[in-house]
Formats: sequence, C-alpha cells, structure tokens
Amino acid sequence: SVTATSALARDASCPSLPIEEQAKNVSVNATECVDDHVDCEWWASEGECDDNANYMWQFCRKSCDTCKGFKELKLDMGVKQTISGRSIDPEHEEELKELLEDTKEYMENVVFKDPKYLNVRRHCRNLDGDCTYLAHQGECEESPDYMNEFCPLACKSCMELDENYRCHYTHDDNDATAAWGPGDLNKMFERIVTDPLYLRYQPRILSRPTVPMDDKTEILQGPWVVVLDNFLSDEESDTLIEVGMDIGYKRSADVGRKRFDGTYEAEVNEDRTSKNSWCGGFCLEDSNTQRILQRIENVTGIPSDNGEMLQLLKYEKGQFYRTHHDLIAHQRDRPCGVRILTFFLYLNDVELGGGTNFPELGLTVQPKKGRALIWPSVLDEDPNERDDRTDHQALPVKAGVKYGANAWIHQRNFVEPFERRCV
Ligand SMILES: O=C(O)CCC(=O)C(=O)O
Ligand SMILES: [Fe+2]
Repeated sequence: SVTATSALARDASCPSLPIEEQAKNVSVNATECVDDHVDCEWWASEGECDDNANYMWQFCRKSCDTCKGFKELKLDMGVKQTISGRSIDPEHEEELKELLEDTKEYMENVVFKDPKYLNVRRHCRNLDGDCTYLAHQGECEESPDYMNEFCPLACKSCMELDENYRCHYTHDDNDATAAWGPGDLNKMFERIVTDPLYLRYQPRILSRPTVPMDDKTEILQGPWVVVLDNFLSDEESDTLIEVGMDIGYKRSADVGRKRFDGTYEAEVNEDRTSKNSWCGGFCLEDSNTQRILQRIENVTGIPSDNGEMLQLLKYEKGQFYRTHHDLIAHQRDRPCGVRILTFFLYLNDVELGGGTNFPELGLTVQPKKGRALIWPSVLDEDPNERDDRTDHQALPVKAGVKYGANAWIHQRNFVEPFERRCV
C-alpha cells in the first residue's frame, strides 16, 4: 500500500518541481476560490501551505485558505504612488497616470501570468511613493540598484527580486577567476615572510604549517598567522578612525536570516557588542583609504576588488566579539566565493585588554597602532573549505578604547556582486 509519506515524496514533489513543470498542471487564471490541483487538500494537510507557500498560496487557494489574501495581493501594488500635486509638473500628470496603468497591466498580465514570476510575484511592489515618478524620470536606468530594490514594479523589473535570475551564478568559471587554487595560500604567506620588501614590517610568524628543520624558534605548527608591524603610519591609522566617526559607528551585526530575495538580514546579538562603520562612499574614495587598500593588494597579490569595504571597528570598555569564524558558508555558492583571508588592522594602542585570541591555537595578539594581523579562513589544499583552526575572538577591552579594521578578502570579485545584492 502507498503510505501518505511515500506518495508525498513521489508525487507531492509537485510544489518543488521546476517552475515550468508546475505551470503545466495548473490554470493560470487564479481568481476563483478553488484548488487548481487535485492533491491540494492533501498537500495542505501535510503542511505544504507553509513549506511551499509560493506555490501553494496561489494554486491551492481553497485548501490553504488564501483566496481572499490572494485577491488582495493581486491588487496590492505597494505604496500609493504620487502622480499629481505640488511636486509634480502638471504637464507630466497624464504621462504618470498612463505609466501607472501600464504598471497595473504588467502586474496582471505578466507578473501574475508568466510562471517564471512564481517566486517573486507575492513580493513585487513599489516600496516608495515616488516610484512611478522616478521611473518616468529615467531612474530605472540611472540608478538600477536602488530602483530594482524599492521600485521593481514601476521599473517592470520584478525578476530582479529572484536571486537565481539576478545573481547569475557562474559555477563553471569559478576556478578560473578564483584568487586561490590549491597551494596558493602557502605560496602567499611564504612570500610575505621571506620577501625582503616586507622586512620593514618585521613580519612575525605566530603559527605556520610546517616548521623548517633548522628553525630553533618556537613556532606553532598550524594555520598561518602572521603579524606585520607599522603596516600603517600613525597618520593613516588616525585618518581611518576619523572617517569612521564621520560615517558614524553603529552596533555591529552578524549575518542573520535569508530573505525571500536571497539577501540576508543583519542580526544584532549578544556575542558581538562592538560598533562599526563600513568604509564606502567618501571613505572608500578617500586617498588614505585607497593607499591602504593598494598596499593590501600589493602584499597579498589579490585584487582589491576581491575585498569587502573596510569594516571600521570601535570597542569601548567591556565590549568584545566572542569566538567565531569569519568564513560565511553560503557565499561558497555565490559569485564572490568565501572569505579566504582576514587582513586585520589595529588602529590604536589599547590601554588594557582587547587582544585577538585564537582559542584553538592558544594565541593572543595584542593591539598596537598600525599593526596588521593576517590569517586565512580556508585550507591551503582546498581554499573553498573552512579552516576550523582559525576560530578567533576579540577579548573584552578592559581599559581605554580599541579601534580596528577588517579587510576581508574573497575568492572572487566582491565589488560587483555586492552592488547587485548578490553576496
Ligand atoms: O577585533 C578583533 O580583534 C577581531 C575582530 C573580528 O574578529 C571580527 O570583526 O571579525
Ligand atoms: Fe573575526
């Protein structure tokens, strides 16, 4: 006999079939309060209205009890659009009205009919009252990053909300564009600690994979952890702290839950009590920042476009970041790839506490103005895989304030997918 579970596994896979397949089984006219598939009632009883809401809410309206909601959603174009009034040139009112009609038509006849919009149709709206006006002014082309996020309906770019469409993953040429293949991590660190160019930073190896036979020093065997002193001048450190103040330090957050459009929420939690600002915009364009990023590029041999914006950190007395790893697993399958290297900068001398501790290695590095601390997040033999040994924490500041900066470097270009909200 066929049990509900096994039959569900075989047949109820329908809701997770490719979108084109799903579309064959249903009528697209979703206005009547009926189920469009004979198995709707059964799927609903198995919890599919929650697990497969995108499909079920639309095509099993009766069983999921979403008839009313669905009709409402169908008409919900988001925030009411300003198409007349003081800020609108009367000459344009007619055109804006037409544009709004056009949008409605797009929503009804494209977004709610074409099966490829299945995953985005419940979310595609105008989130800004000026979307229609902005679209009329050509902003969909001028500022696609803002418009695709806040005005996808007015721009008729609802598909941009679908991460698979927007982010066009390029698994095939991942290896070709990756900063590191197997063995490259070791090569980079070997170069940094032997090239006479970098003697000026007095490189200190705190941990490394293999210790040379004739080396009598007590170097820990493990992942590479290297300190470079005077990597930044005092003035460079001070300037970074100051621009951080100009931007404004805000409570630090970690990567939280995934949103429908493939982006991730920022999650504030008690494991990380510092504040930070992101060095974008004027901070990124600043010649001081550019010089520092160029220096990091020279030392690592990895293009600065593989790096995130500098994250400028501020820890006040008692603040810390508990043990964590910098690698973000979901990024392995994203265009930017995982974080492979942390290039951490200490921007001031801390009175007491505030060291960076690696519990697995029994190592603590004390902050010192201008000092850089470098460690990998991945393994030399497989630079897409996390090296668990480089777990670390920022110990609480016991006296004074600590300023620092994270330069996180990825396998592939980060700048471009960041703009498309694909990281
Ligand atoms: O502040 C430190 O010493 C380390 C900070 C850190 O690990 C991070 O921000 O990911
Ligand atoms: Fe970290």
